Amino acid sequence: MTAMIDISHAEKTFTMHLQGGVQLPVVRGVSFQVEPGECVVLSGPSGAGKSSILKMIFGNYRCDGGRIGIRHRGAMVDLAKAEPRQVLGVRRDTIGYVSQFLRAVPRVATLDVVAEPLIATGTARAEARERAGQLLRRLNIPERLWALPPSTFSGGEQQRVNIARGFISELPILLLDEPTASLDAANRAVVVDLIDWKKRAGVAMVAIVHDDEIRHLIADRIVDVTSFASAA
Ligand SMILES: Nc1ncnc2c1ncn2[C@@H]1O[C@H](COP(=O)(O)OP(=O)(O)OP(=O)(O)O)[C@@H](O)[C@H]1O
Repeated sequence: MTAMIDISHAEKTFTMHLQGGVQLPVVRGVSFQVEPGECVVLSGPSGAGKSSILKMIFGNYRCDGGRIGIRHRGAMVDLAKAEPRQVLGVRRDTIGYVSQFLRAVPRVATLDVVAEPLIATGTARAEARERAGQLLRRLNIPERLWALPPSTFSGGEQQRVNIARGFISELPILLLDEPTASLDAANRAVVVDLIDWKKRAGVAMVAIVHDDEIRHLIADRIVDVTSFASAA
């Protein structure tokens, strides 16, 4: 079996401690696989559990049952049972998460914000900055902004910096949470190209995209989360 992600019968229930321990079942029976070079898009109405599933795959939300198999350094690791230290190792070497919002350190130049994940994994600073510049140019961030921290950028500019930071890594799995949400048509097309480039590099991706057109452009397969809804 070659799957990079192999989820079977995963489930999640939130316990609302401030509401007297009320149980809020969100998803159950979540089962799907993602092969290298494949982009699976999660679909379903608001509240169906798409973000929760993405967070379970990233190890942010702990599952209450089932298995989240992740191919990590050549072996399958079950993130549903992994120790926190193992989860951190999987994030460092295997899974990248591109969220909608940039959480940048204040006063760090945009070019360094984007180059940082490569430097952290051993790429020389000059080469990492060169590649960061290539991505920023591709995403239409003007060069005059590269030396500035992205905290004052517009929402769409910050999202593009975040995309550059997520896509610069060479991790074999990428989770994309609304990567085109605040982008104009030209930049949405760039993101579609970047996803295509990652597919050709063999990266396995799971994405949430509300835009129907983008969804059909990037999805190799659509997984309807409604069928996993606990209330179903
Ligand atoms: N940390 C949490 N604590 C309590 N409930 C939560 C938590 N995270 C999510 N939920 C609940 O789980 C359900 C699914 O939420 P989730 O964000 O996964 O849905 P979604 O399909 O991604 O929705 P949207 O498309 O609106 O982002 C919602 O009812 C939400 O309130």
